[in-house]
Amino acid sequence: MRGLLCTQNLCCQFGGVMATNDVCFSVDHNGLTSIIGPNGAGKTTFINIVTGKIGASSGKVLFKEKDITNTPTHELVKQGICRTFQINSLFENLSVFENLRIARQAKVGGSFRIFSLKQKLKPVIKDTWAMLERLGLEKMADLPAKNLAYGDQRVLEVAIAMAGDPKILFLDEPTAGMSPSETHQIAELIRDLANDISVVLVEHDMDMVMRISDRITVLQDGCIISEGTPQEIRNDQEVKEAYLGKAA
Ligand SMILES: Nc1ncnc2c1ncn2[C@@H]1O[C@H](COP(=O)(O)OP(=O)(O)OP(=O)(O)O)[C@@H](O)[C@H]1O
Repeated sequence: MRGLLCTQNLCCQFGGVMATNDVCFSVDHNGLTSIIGPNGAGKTTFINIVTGKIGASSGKVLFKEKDITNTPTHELVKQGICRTFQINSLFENLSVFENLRIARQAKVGGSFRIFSLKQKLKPVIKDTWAMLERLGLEKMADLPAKNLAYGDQRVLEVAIAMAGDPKILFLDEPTAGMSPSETHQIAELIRDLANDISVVLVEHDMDMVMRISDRITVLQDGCIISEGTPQEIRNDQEVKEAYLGKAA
């Protein structure tokens, strides 16, 4: 299989549960691929394996045709594979700017030091402002992260993941707990990012998935049961049954 990133017969077993079962998946260099499926389908487990959080039981993950199976997360981030989590993971008492600046510095300067030579920080500061502007957070730059509205905190998390210059970005339920207007805002942002890089989205909000995805992969009981465009997935009988039961 080709593309930017792909998996070959990927499996992950927890005791008697095959959380990921023979999954062959691939994504291109840009565009938005959503992974959907009922609760417990194996979406988060799949992302956890591909981003190095947990090990695969068998099978392979290839990135730019190189085997990266079971590579630690920090190594994957260096190669351009980044992710966000279902729960907030910000430095709450630091400003929006500092949260993002530290993430950018880690990428550019290779260290998390808060105090550094001013000269060395110049390009980092420039990049930080550019990212804040792209994500619409510039007016909140001086606020402590904990004072942001929940939706803006999730946007900041996306910004932090973007600070690593990812080639591929995995987003795990970015709209969880958001209001409809916050959901709309982050959907636009995700769509915009997917014009430049490959974005893989795990999401329960079907309206959003159908509206912004280029491709959709459907998991059930750890297996891929369908793949296609939003239109194809909407009309797929097996997908309807997975969500609504055989009566559908
Ligand atoms: N660490 C673990 N130990 C044991 N079983 C696990 C573990 N993590 C996940 N599972 C099981 O693996 C299966 C897939 O779980 P996973 O969280 O990947 O599904 P999901 O599609 O992300 O679900 P949701 O939409 O509810 O977040 C489930 O049966 C779950 O109970």
